[in-house]
Amino acid sequence: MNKKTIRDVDLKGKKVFCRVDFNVPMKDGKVTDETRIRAAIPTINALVEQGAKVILASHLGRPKGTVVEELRLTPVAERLSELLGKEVKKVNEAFGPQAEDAANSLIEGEVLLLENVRFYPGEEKNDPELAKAFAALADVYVNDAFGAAHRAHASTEGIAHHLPAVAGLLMEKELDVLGKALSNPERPFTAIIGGAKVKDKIGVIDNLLDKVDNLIIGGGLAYTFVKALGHEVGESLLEEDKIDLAKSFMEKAKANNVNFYMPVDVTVADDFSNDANTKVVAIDSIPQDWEALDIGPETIDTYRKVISESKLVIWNGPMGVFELDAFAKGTRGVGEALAESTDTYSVIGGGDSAAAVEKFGIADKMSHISTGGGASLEFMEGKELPGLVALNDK
Ligand SMILES: Nc1ncnc2c1ncn2[C@@H]1O[C@H](COP(=O)(O)OP(=O)(O)O)[C@@H](O)[C@H]1O
Ligand SMILES: O=C(OP(=O)(O)O)[C@H](O)COP(=O)(O)O
Repeated sequence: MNKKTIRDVDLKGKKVFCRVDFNVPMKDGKVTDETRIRAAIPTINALVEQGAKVILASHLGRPKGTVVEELRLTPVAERLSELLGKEVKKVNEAFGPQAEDAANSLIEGEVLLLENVRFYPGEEKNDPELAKAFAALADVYVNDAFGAAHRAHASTEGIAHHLPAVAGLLMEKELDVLGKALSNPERPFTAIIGGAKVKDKIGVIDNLLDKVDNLIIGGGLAYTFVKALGHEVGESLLEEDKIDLAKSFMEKAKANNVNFYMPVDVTVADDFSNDANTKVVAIDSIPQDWEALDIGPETIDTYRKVISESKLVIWNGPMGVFELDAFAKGTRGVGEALAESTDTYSVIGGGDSAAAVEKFGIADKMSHISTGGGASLEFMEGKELPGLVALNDK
């Protein structure tokens, strides 16, 4: 990496605005997967050891520029404090008088967590005034939020223009591992794309079709493709305006000799809950008023076989609503196939995919669990990550 890191600057006694990605799954005010918090700890510890005054900032969810009580970072501060074994102070704003007081009263080695930066409309707009306000809190900017590096926001990009700006250790490690896996990929090279962020992810498929041997589609993303094939999808997740794009990808796959795998059967439910009535149906028989929430057993078998024969697999996005046990089989099946294929280098991307392998107890069997879903995909596509580009060159 040609960017400066925290090893290249003297941080003793400096106030450091460190952008992390603490966008973690939460339920009833508790963090349900702490992968991203743990991943930031080496950088936080390194800053503490260097005698920096550590000011952490993150987004959580998509509050769209207003305060959403359930998306405050207070539970994250509590969990981080337990993991670090030291106090983590917390303020209820991300800039302004309260945040300044808290930042100015830090002593060397102390850690402060600011409030959710997405409570402010200027964050996602990359408003220069907000970027300046963040910068006013600190002497140095560190970006360790690999998972948000594909976003050009005030706390990931704008701020870097106002302070000395360097990468954290997680950012460095992610780029190193992903870069090595992709520079000369071992083949067969398989990409598995699922999850629910259809709009975000469908575009990357285009580029992946130039690189991979096999492309496997699952999760909520699949039903736009199912519709593109002319089948009804009932109440399943669907992006109407991406149907033509999905069609063009299937044609491109053919032209590029990429094996394109879609579900042949699915588990459908009459309600989005564990207690719903469910049944397995063929992909061309999703009943009206039912929604497909997982891939079916025949599909799982095929996907497992493709995985076991691959040398490099990148996996982004669960195959179904794995948070509900009734719809976790597909995601578990894919995860287990990767865990069993010891010859396969597996790169897992995305908060929810990471949470899934953690939930199934197979996280330690994966070659690399990336903290970024969209970010790792964009990096692997060869796109520039704004949060990285803005940092100081070596
Ligand atoms: N068939 C489906 N219908 C609705 N939601 C789904 C479906 N399959 C997966 N999901 C949801 O997708 C979410 C994860 O999507 P996404 O954020 O794109 O993945 P990641 O965080 O791994 O990048 C999970 O919460 C999961 O419940
Ligand atoms: O969870 C994230 O992305 P991911 O789901 O693609 O891994 C990052 O925290 C970025 O969040 P965003 O997609 O709301 O900008």
